[in-house]
Amino acid sequence: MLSTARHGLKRKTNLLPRESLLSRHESSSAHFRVDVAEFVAAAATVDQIPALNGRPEVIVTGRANCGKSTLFNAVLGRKDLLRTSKKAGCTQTLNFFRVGAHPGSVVLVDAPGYGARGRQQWGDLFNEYISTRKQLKRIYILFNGKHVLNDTDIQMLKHLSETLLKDGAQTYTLQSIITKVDCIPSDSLSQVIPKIQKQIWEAAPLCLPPIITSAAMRPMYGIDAVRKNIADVCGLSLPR
Ligand SMILES: Nc1nc2c(ncn2[C@@H]2O[C@H](COP(=O)(O)OP(=O)(O)OP(=O)(O)O)[C@@H](O)[C@H]2O)c(=O)[nH]1
Ligand SMILES: [Mg+2]
Repeated sequence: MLSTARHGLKRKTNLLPRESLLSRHESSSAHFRVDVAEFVAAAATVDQIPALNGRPEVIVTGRANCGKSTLFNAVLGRKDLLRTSKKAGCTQTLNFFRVGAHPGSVVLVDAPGYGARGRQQWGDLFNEYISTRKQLKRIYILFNGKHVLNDTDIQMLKHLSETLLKDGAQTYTLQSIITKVDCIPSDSLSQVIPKIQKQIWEAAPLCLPPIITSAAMRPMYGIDAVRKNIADVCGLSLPR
């Protein structure tokens, strides 16, 4: 897996001139075609982060087990392109998935979770990635709808807000997502959702208001909205 990350780095030096010369207009008229998606690289350390030709990227974060990898599988209409597990701590590296035919239109980046099952080096890697990645368009911060936000969530929101505002030169925005809404009893939805929204707003006023999702409901709930959100922030349209 890690050698694939090195190949990703190599690819930059082999960049075709046309790819490097794609104008903003050309890329903004492209489609977000989720039917073609593949794993490209995993990075356990900063030097393993692949260059990937500067295609727009989005990354997920959230407490371990909140449904990050499942959400990206759902966005891509796949069951197991990304590894998921009932046990927290499943994703342990930054995993890069190219979407669209080569060279791809967007890269989805799955990330390890934070909190009790997180590790310091995962946090360091994530922080380094978000503070240096020029093509990063949006960070999706996920909250499991079964629980209100805890101190770690609040700290993370504050930390991301500060990073966002640090020097006014960030390329990305911050979007919240509430997952697993199928697990909230229907008679308490009207209290739970506004409570989480309020917590997000208080900790990070610039965080975009939550998209509400369930990957377990049939049909899935809110996944189209996430797909459209990714397409919009990456300047792509969805194929009809
Ligand atoms: N009921 C329900 N379960 C979900 C939903 N989304 C994910 N899950 C389940 O939650 C568990 C964790 O999902 P993952 O996608 O592996 O979570 P993660 O955030 O990537 O976890 P880590 O990689 O360990 O940080 C799995 O058993 C999923 O099937 C959802 O919307 N509803
Ligand atoms: Mg995961």
